[in-house]
Amino acid sequence: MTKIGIYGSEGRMGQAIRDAIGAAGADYAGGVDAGGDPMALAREADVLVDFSVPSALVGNLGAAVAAGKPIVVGTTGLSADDLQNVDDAAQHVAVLQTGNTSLGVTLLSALVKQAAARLGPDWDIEIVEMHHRHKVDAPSGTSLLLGAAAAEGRGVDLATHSDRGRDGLTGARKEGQIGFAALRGGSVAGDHMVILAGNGERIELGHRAESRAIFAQGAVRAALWLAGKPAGRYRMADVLGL
Ligand SMILES: NC(=O)C1=CN([C@@H]2O[C@H](COP(=O)(O)OP(=O)(O)OC[C@H]3O[C@@H](n4cnc5c(N)ncnc54)[C@H](OP(=O)(O)O)[C@@H]3O)[C@@H](O)[C@H]2O)C=CC1
Ligand SMILES: O=C(O)C1=N[C@H](C(=O)O)C[C@H](O)C1
Repeated sequence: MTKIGIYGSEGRMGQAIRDAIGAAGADYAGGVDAGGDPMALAREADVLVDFSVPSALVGNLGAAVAAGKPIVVGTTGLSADDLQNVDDAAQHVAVLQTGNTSLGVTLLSALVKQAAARLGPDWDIEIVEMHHRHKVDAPSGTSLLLGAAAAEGRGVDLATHSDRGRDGLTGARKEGQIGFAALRGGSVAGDHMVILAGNGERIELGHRAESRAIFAQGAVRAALWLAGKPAGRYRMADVLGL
């Protein structure tokens, strides 16, 4: 049986992933949290999943590479340097990095890309999310993933076409920008809405996670799929055949 190791094992996602490992009939290789040894876990596991904090990423990727083990990176709030480190690690081992491991969001991102490609630039794109009160990063990894899908559909670079955190006398909406808004409160597992606003009509493409179980099941499915794959950067769409 495939042994899955978890970085961030005592966190909300870590606990949900442990449940999902059991339900999938896989083995739990152990976990690491703050102050733990990422290398010892990498040696023990067949495949690793990281749902921890951005500051742990370099060490976790380094351990995966040194031990030659595939890794699923689900941690969000990653910087451009972090993403470069993910690319570098993927030269040596199989790596799947995503802001959302659910089936629904993976399909939603394909729909958003298609809608953005088909509608003209006079359709404004806004992404609204709501998460529980404990979430520490904004926009969510999912919002950024959906924004990247919209930007790809439009053939533009998200980094130069984003409007994040409007406040005060902002002026009129900048043409062609993809807007982001983040709400925080209560126990919401994760709601996302992509609004395409035209003149006189609106399209709303959304997803609501009813619990963390969908992310955990997706993470385990991705880990089992990734085990034994050659070095490279993989996507949830590859896992799910979408
Ligand atoms: N891609 C996806 O589908 C999803 C991604 N996420 C993302 O997963 C991440 C975790 O979310 P969540 O479980 O809610 O957060 P939590 O804060 O509940 O858990 C984070 C865990 O990481 C641990 N941790 C801290 N430092 C390290 C370290 N150096 N090495 C290993 N572990 C460490 C923490 O341990 P300690 O408490 O000891 O500090 C804690 O157990 C977030 O970035 C979140 O956005 C969440 C849901 C779905
Ligand atoms: O922190 C969370 O809880 C979640 N994080 C991911 C994100 O940033 O998009 C995925 C999901 O929405 C829950």
